[in-house]
Formats: sequence, C-alpha cells, structure tokens
Amino acid sequence: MTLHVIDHPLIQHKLGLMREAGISTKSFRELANELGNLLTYEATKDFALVEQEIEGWDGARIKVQRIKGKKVTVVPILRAGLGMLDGVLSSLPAAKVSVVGLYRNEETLEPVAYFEKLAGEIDNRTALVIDPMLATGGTMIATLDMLKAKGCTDIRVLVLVAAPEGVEKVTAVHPEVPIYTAALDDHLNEHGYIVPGLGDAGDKIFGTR
Ligand SMILES: O=P(O)(O)OC[C@H]1O[C@H](OP(=O)(O)OP(=O)(O)O)[C@H](O)[C@@H]1O
Ligand SMILES: O=c1cc[nH]c(=O)[nH]1
Ligand SMILES: [Mg+2]
Repeated sequence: MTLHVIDHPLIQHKLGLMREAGISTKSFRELANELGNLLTYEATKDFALVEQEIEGWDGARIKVQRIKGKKVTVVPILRAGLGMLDGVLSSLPAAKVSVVGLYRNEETLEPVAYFEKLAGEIDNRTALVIDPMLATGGTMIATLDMLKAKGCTDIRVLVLVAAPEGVEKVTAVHPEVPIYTAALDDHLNEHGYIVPGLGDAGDKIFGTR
C-alpha cells in the first residue's frame, strides 16, 4: 500500500489550526486551500522533467527543465472537495477540472453519486482526486471506480485527514492508487466521523448548519 502521511511542519501546523472547535468558515476555507496546495507539491514529486534549450536573459542559450508532457486533471468530489480546489490549482494552473458529485447517506454511510462531468481524454491524464475527508472509504472507492471505468490509469488521492478503516478499504480495492494525506487519524466514531478529525468538512467549508 502506498500511503503517504506528509509530516512537513507547515502541514502539521495548518492541520492543527483546522482542528480547533469554533474555527470560522473563512479560516477553515483558507487552510483547506493552503493544505491542498502543499499536498499537491508532494503528490507531483515524481513528475518527469525534460530538458529544453531557451534564450536566457543575456541572450545566451541555456538549458532549463520543463514538466514532460503531463496532462493533469484535478477531480474535486462535491461538495467538500471544492474547498481544496483553488489551492491545488495554484500549483497546477493549467489543469483541467473533472467534477464528480457524491454524498454519503448519513444512515447507511453508503455513497450516492449524483454528478459527473469529466475532462476530455481522461484516459491520458494524471488524475488528482481531492476531498478533505477519507472516512469509511466508500466515497473514494466509488470515485476511483468511476475514473477507472473511463480508462484512467494514473490516479492519486489527496485528502486532509484519513481514517485507518477507510485507507484499508480503499487500498484493498485499489492497491496501486497512492494516497497523500496530512494525517492518519485514530478511528471512526459510531456515526462514521473521523476521530479526532475535523467534523463535517463540507459544512465547515460552505458555512452550512
Ligand atoms: O469515506 P466516506 O465514509 O465515504 O466519507 C467521506 C465523504 O463524506 C464527506 O462528504 P459528504 O457526504 O458530507 O458530502 P458533502 O461534501 O456534500 O458535505 C466527505 O467530504 C467525503 O466525500
Ligand atoms: O469525519 C468526517 C467523515 C465524513 N465526512 C466529514 O465531513 N467528516
Ligand atoms: Mg458533508
């Protein structure tokens, strides 16, 4: 299994701020985007580079590095995934965005899919799936199933907080998909919420409830 828990001090500091009770919508949103950006930095570490010759500032020919023909699509899972999107796009400004909508039935905890609008040529793209929370894993598995059904082969998952139960379930079904997270938390409570977690990330980002 390829679980990357990113323990960089900036990430851990920002995640700690997000865990505070009573955090404002504004702060939660800002931090979700900042963490989205930092996780993107980690999740793209292995992108291949190609050397290019250009004219430098003094007219001399110089060699520089460019990312090698990578086509990326960012896949935010509605709603809460939108809370990381601007942060991710600040590092990948040319990426196409493929939006998928799923919510978790609060009684059964099963994912319910309600929207799918994917970028063209998705089978040729690296997909970065973003959602703040990986709890039971049901939503993520359904999203990965959806992307694979469209021919996507290079998929990476970026979440702010993951529960061990969810990581185990996702990696059992999609073992080759790496998961990048700011934290692997302790457990799920009886309502399927991550402990210590962040609470309901979607509500905190959108200021609902
Ligand atoms: O791992 P799981 O048990 O499937 O749970 C995780 C999902 O639950 C939350 O979304 P929610 O259903 O609250 O929808 P929202 O983003 O619209 O608030 C969260 O943002 C994930 O998408
Ligand atoms: O802890 C959790 C679990 C699912 N969805 C959330 O927003 N938070
Ligand atoms: Mg929610």
